[in-house]
Amino acid sequence: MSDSLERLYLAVLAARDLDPATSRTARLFQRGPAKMAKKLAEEAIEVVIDAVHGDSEAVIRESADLLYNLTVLWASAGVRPEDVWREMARREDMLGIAEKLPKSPMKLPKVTSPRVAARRPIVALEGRTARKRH
Ligand SMILES: N=c1c2ncn([C@@H]3O[C@H](COP(=O)(O)OP(=O)(O)OP(=O)(O)O)[C@@H](O)[C@H]3O)c2ncn1[C@@H]1O[C@H](COP(=O)(O)O)[C@@H](O)[C@H]1O
Repeated sequence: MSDSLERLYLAVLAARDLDPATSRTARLFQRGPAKMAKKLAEEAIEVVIDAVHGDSEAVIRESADLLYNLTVLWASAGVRPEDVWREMARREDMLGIAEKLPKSPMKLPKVTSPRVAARRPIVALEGRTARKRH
């Protein structure tokens, strides 16, 4: 999925300077971040409504629109997809250092990848979860 989003992001950057009369993306850039944010919020609501109605096909379509509008907003805000992937990887690596103890006992992730296998076991210490010290 990240490849698709990265290709879309590059396409959005390329469309930024096209004619707003023929390019939706160029039109969104012309109208600015507030319009981009409004479209993104609209798409998010459309996904929510379709999901509540159990219309998975519509959720798929609206999710594609949502991701498109998100990449436009990223481009406008100077955010690159790799910036977001890096933050997601940081959070994944920090899984054992819970900012807030989970409400239910934390289920340890199945060891599936070298990254997870490299993680130190997670143990609860006096009400906080921290990585086991070797
Ligand atoms: N990936 C997309 C993409 N996904 C969704 N959309 C459009 O975003 C809109 C979202 O749906 P909405 O119902 O909110 O929009 P609408 O109600 O039809 O029209 P508005 O109310 O927004 O005016 C739809 O019109 C979609 O066609 C997209 N428009 C463009 N792209 C890509 O963006 C790049 C630049 O394309 P242009 O913007 O056409 O130059 C190309 O790679 C395109 O493939």
